[in-house]
Amino acid sequence: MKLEEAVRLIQPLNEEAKAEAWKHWDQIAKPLRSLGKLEQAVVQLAGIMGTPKVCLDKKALIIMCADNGVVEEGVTQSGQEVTAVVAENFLDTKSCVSIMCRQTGTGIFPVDIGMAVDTPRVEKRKIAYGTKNMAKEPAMTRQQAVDAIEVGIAKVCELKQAGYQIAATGEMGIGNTTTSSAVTSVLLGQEPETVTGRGAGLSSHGLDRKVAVIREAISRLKPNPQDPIDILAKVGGFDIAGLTGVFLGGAALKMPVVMDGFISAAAALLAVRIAPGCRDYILASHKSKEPAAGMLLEALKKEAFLTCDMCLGEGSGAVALFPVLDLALLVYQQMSTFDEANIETYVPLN
Ligand SMILES: O=C(O)c1ccc[n+]([C@@H]2O[C@H](COP(=O)([O-])O)[C@@H](O)[C@H]2O)c1
Ligand SMILES: Cc1cc2nc[nH]c2cc1C
Repeated sequence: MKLEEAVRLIQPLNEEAKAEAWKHWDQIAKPLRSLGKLEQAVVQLAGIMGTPKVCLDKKALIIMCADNGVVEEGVTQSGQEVTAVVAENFLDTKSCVSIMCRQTGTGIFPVDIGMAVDTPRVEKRKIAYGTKNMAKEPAMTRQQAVDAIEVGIAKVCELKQAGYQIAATGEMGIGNTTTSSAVTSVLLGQEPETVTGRGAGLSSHGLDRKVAVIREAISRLKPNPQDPIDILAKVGGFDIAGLTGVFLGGAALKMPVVMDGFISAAAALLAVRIAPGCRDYILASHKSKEPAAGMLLEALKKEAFLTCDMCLGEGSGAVALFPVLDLALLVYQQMSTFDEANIETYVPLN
């Protein structure tokens, strides 16, 4: 599916299904709205899926794996070779998120959308062998940014056809907090130092260099704040672009997409700037420890379910939300109503 078609397909949530879901929650024998965001989540899922009979039996995690040319500027603690090693480990349950996926029954789908090397088993949808170094030139061409978005859209389409009902977003890419900070700086009109953190454990000296590299790249390449694809092409990454496509594709196909941490949130905001209607299809799982995470959530007008000071990426925060959603659904589906429990109904809230 082309980007334009995905954007065209995005529709508002089904208000009737949402109202029915609220009605069902309000009949359940417990204080009204006492399950807070868990109730909201089920109602949102009903609106997305177009039915109050929400089912999340088949869950997936898409992990966009890519390398970033800007790593040669010394903006990371780890070397670029780590990207491919961790990407392969996803398939052996030898990474954090793959253990979480095994435990929660989540299908794990790492995608090589632009790693610097080929690996034997990660699905190959490579746009290029890593981006160019944004300190010297645009990270990618505009066409490559669109192609990478369409890889994300295609992956969600494939999972939808395979019967998956919800997609979590993850990424693996050394250097992708530099690209995410650059994207966030342009999208939010914030100074690079305000939106830049230590990523996967950078020293204070390294952090100063990272901020300077981002500042210099933005001032030289001048990404247009009104043009999300220009921002992606000049200072983004293939992984961010792929996740932007996952958010857009999910909305087009009426499939809920769970946002993860900082990188995923930057991709979500790009998607919302491309097609504002996709916002309602996004669930914000957690608030990453990276300094710009709260700003992105605010710009997305989302509140995270979890605040655990996680900053791992891989989709770990998004997959951590799945057991919470399962618990919410179990209560929604199995709990007795006021009538059944012989309890007088509460006066409904306004
Ligand atoms: O998701 C987050 O909030 C997050 C915050 C900091 C780091 N990460 C992960 O760490 C890697 C990027 O860190 P860095 O320092 O290489 O830019 C990348 O593989 C991400 O998955 C992820
Ligand atoms: C080991 C390692 C694992 C990761 N997972 C996501 N980002 C990562 C970065 C590093 C360095």
